[in-house]
Amino acid sequence: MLRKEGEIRIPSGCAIAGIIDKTGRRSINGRTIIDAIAVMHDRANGLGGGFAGYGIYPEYANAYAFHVFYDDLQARQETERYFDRYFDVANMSRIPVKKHPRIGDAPLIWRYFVNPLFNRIQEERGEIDEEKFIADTVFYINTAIEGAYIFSSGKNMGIFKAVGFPEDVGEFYRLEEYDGYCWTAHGRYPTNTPGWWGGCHPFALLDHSVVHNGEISSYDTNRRTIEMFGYTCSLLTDTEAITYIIDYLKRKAGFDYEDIARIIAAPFWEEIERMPEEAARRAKLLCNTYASLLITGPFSIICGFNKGLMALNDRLKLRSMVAGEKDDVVYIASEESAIRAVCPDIEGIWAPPGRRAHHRPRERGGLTWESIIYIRNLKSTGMSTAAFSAGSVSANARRKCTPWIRKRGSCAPTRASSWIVSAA
Ligand SMILES: NC(=O)CC[C@H](N)C(=O)O
Repeated sequence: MLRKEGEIRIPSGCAIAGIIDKTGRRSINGRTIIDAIAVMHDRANGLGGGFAGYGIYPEYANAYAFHVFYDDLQARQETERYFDRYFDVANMSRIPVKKHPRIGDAPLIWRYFVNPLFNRIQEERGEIDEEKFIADTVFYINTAIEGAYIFSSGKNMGIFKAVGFPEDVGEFYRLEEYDGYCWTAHGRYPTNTPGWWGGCHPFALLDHSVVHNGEISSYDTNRRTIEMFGYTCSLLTDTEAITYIIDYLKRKAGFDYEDIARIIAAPFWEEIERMPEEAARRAKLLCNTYASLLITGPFSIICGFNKGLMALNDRLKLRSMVAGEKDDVVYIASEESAIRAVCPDIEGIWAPPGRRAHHRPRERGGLTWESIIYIRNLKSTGMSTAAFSAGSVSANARRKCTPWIRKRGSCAPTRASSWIVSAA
């Protein structure tokens, strides 16, 4: 019997994975992360797969790498006129892909390594903050140029995503040709939003990237708040808002990742009451000041950034996430099987209990980073499946995205448990 939309439930839909070599050596080939995410095939439904690779562009390490989807040549020409005006384009090309039987309807996919023309930007735009100008460029292109989307904008990192199962997406983008020190991956089972190329994970701005399993029941509040700070959500997936919240809290508000975790997965009030006075005062301040950036609903996310990863769970650990470590490499995934697939002799897999922050100190001299694992359990406000209603998306975003949106069924209210890891 044909089961209709709403009668089919994928209990834990979406898979996330992350691998980081804490020494910064580019020791992880793209094939490894494909092999890890492929094990969790059944958590996705073919409506999205994607990867973020860090350290993959050493030859252009100081340039911003823009990855762009275009609907047509006109969108490309208009975007390139903008790039030519404000950037020295050190290199531009189509992103190498290979024909894949299960990846279709591809937009034009281009990559640009660019250096901002500081004097012109200052004279014409009055802007002296380079990162702000890059972020403004992303929002300008994504909202003002019909059919153009910058989906990756960091230095020495890149996002690769498409509609399809993640292992097919990885092969489509020939990820075995890239080596990095860190990778994240996502297999998507969309909740209430369309499965289209721009809406696949990871979502990224500058060097931050986010993969997410879950559903944000506070999406509208979070989106409205972040849009007040100059961000425009145009990609039709709740996860986009998480990415901008993290960028805002880090780049503009100046918080470290530990405080960012405290804001988006804040401790319970009962927990705060039991804290020492100074810690409680600070926790209350963060909760009250940034109440509208608290993310409610079940989630596990992995946030990549230059030189690190942060992994974070909702406060009730409603989505699965485990981690393991072997030598200098940290592995994180929705399921242990994904870690064992690429590191069979992993030492100690752990699924930390909720409401505790786990710190992994610097291990030995010479290491530049610290690996930190946080667990935050989020008080769920209910498993609303309608948290992200069609009406919550701006008319402009809807108009721009319509041609790409796959009309196939795309909703998967999910239940599970999970958490986050970060190395800073
Ligand atoms: N099933 C999920 O975890 C979905 C994640 C996210 N809400 C999306 O729609 O892509």
